[in-house]
Amino acid sequence: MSTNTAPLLDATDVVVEYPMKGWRTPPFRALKGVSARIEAGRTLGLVGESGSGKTTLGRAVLGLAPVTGGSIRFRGQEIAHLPRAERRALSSEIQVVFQDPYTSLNPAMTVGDILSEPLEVAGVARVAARDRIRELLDQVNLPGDSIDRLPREFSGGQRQRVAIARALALDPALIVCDEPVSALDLSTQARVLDLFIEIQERTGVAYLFVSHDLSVIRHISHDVAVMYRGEIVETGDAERVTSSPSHPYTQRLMMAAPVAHPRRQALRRAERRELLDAQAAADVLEVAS
Ligand SMILES: Nc1ncnc2c1ncn2[C@@H]1O[C@H](COP(=O)(O)OP(=O)(O)OP(=O)(O)O)[C@@H](O)[C@H]1O
Repeated sequence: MSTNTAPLLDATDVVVEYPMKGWRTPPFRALKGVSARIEAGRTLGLVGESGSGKTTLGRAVLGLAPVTGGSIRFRGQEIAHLPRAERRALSSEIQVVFQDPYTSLNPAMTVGDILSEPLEVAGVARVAARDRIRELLDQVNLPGDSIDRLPREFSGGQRQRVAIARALALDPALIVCDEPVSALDLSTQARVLDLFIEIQERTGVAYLFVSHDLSVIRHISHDVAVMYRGEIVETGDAERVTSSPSHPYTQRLMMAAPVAHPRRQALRRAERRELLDAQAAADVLEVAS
């Protein structure tokens, strides 16, 4: 294949086996040969019931799961078994946003410190880091004075904005988003999803977006992969998979959770900007109250 057409991320026949306690117990095969691709600037939504292996695939991409077979290529380079130093170097390219904004931020650090950490590690000079932090806060629609505040002073949605800003700090090409809105209430979910889309349109970042919720997946994704018991049973264009699924498991998932909003491509950038500004104003009021 020509390198021009190589996807950003290309996972082929990935197998993950978790070792089990007891020397006679065989390892548990959480991924049974999973293949998935993500192009630059696109979102692949991974959906499936609890235990189907979604988080495990995200962790495999992050180098955090025991990959025992297959390959994971990032920009054409094999990354499934990178030595620690090389994996660390890759962290400016591949970032993560976790599910729980209450535990993923250090409660003792100010937002400024949380955001400066990755910049410091990457050797960004202090003054440049300060400017970058202001830019990041602006990108996620948090007020500039958030810098001196602690996570406990923010709502769940605002904390997730801080986590997103931290993931964006080094301008990554790919963010693994592991159920990043499932701890949030419905209206906050929609705002944070729109923020993810807005950021993608502005920066060209790609997402591997994990969720058990088909309506969330439909809202955010260009492409969808449906996981069931460690395998991908259906994959394709998000609109197609979520409106006329061909696999019986996807059909069952859909019946369990009828989906609403397709990805809001129709919303013009200016309209979304206006919406986000209004939402940010509402968030500022929420902080103040
Ligand atoms: N560290 C581990 N050791 C052993 N088994 C594990 C480990 N992590 C995950 N598993 C198992 O692997 C399977 C897939 O788990 P995974 O967390 O990837 O599923 P998931 O689809 O993300 O589900 P959820 O939405 O509940 O997190 C599950 O059966 C789980 O129990």
